[in-house]
Amino acid sequence: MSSLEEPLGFDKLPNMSTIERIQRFSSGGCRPSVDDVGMGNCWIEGRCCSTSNSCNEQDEEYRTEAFPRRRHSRDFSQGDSFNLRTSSLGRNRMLFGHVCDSYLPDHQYNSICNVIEIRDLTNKFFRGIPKFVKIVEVGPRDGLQNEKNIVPTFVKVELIRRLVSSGLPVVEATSFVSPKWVPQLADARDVMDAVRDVGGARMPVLTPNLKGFEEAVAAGAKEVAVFASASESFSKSNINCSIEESLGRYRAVARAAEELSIPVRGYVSCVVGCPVEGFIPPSKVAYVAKELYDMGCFEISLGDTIGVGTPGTVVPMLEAVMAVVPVERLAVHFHDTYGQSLPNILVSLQMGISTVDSSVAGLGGCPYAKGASGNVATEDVVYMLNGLGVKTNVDLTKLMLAGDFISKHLGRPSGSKTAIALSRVKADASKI
Ligand SMILES: CC(C)(COP(=O)([O-])OP(=O)([O-])OC[C@H]1O[C@@H](n2cnc3c(N)ncnc32)[C@H](O)[C@@H]1OP(=O)([O-])[O-])[C@@H](O)C(=O)NCCC(=O)NCCSC(=O)C[C@@](C)(O)CC(=O)[O-]
Repeated sequence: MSSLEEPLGFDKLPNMSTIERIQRFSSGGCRPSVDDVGMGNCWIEGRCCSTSNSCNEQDEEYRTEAFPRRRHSRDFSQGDSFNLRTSSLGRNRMLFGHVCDSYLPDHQYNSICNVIEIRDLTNKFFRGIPKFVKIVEVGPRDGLQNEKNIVPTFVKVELIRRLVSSGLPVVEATSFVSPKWVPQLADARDVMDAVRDVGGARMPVLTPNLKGFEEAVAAGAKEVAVFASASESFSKSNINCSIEESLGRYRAVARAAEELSIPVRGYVSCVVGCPVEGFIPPSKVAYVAKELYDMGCFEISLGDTIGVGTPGTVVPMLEAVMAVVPVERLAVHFHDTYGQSLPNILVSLQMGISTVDSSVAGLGGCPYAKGASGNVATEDVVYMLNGLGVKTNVDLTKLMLAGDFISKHLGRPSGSKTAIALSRVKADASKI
């Protein structure tokens, strides 16, 4: 693929096993009959097995499935009611809809089988989703680096202050890269100077080499991030060296950081597609992620730099990376070129990932990835997570004010659908 016109799809995948398994799971592959219910039995593709997952040779495959099954210990007796989907988890949860054949006026379904199927489906859907998601706000760095007009330092600083005060735990502040390559962030030292007194959030900065690392530390950075690529072409255009050369530089940065007890985050960009090379095999992503992990990066952020991924390509990529890096060390970083970020985040959460990068007002785009649009908007991510009942500690109203502030400065509407929608309603966003 050498253009952004075609989303990467199933046909580009070398191995469909994960997708097939997920499809089987999400299409009611485990279907208890009325007779099975009391015995805790279910059917998997026509074969009877118990919910202890110990019935047959297929069992091993399912045990390692990314959506592990949960036992049903409740007694589904006649009359057990299934409330329409307005219950416990989220404030903006929608009705699930009329899936059963029929239901009684008191909202009791008359088909136990369907009730159980739906509950089973619901459980499968929500079970992997973490209770808390750490949002890494990348707006001041990834969001602004591509802006043609130089944003004054005081505006960047005010943006960072507002983002921190909204409760975001991590706000990536700037980059210590060559000002010839990224003129917008040439004021990195001044930005860091001005946010020294800002407490309550970590403020990592990007460092492409030892020179950048040393300058960042001198400017007061307490955390840094290195950024490799899974695409050889993108590595060349972004940091002017091969993947292996970049890993060599990052090992030097990691060693220097370790001596100063400075945590290093690692990025892998182009994790599903590259503007030059097209589809990037998951094994390449896994290789780079593992190298970063082995050199001491405490967290690896997987970046769909040009936003071409769909759940169809993101899931196998994550599966490959999760085989070599613990899931709790992974973050996802989606650009929204095709509007696929939220579904991609959702499947990432279902696979156990609990760190998500995003950018206020959907700012962003990479100077070396033509056609790439902004990052997924933080407001949209928070809104979805609120709806799922997942905690973030982010105050959506304050976040929207930060988005409004920077959008006004840039002279264009917010790239967040949530921000636009909520700005039209009079309700307090945090209560929706
Ligand atoms: C890596 C380099 C520096 C190599 O750049 P180079 O030109 O190959 O470096 P060089 O070693 O030949 O040096 C050239 C000049 O740059 C200077 N230099 C060298 N290093 C630094 C430094 N750290 N800070 C400031 N100056 C530096 C160096 O001192 C020298 O100055 P001169 O002698 O000509 O006056 C350059 O290519 C660069 O800065 N690239 C950064 C590009 C960038 O920031 N891209 C956006 C990142 S976004 C991304 O990667 C994706 C991500 C993370 O967001 C995830 C996703 O979205 O998927």
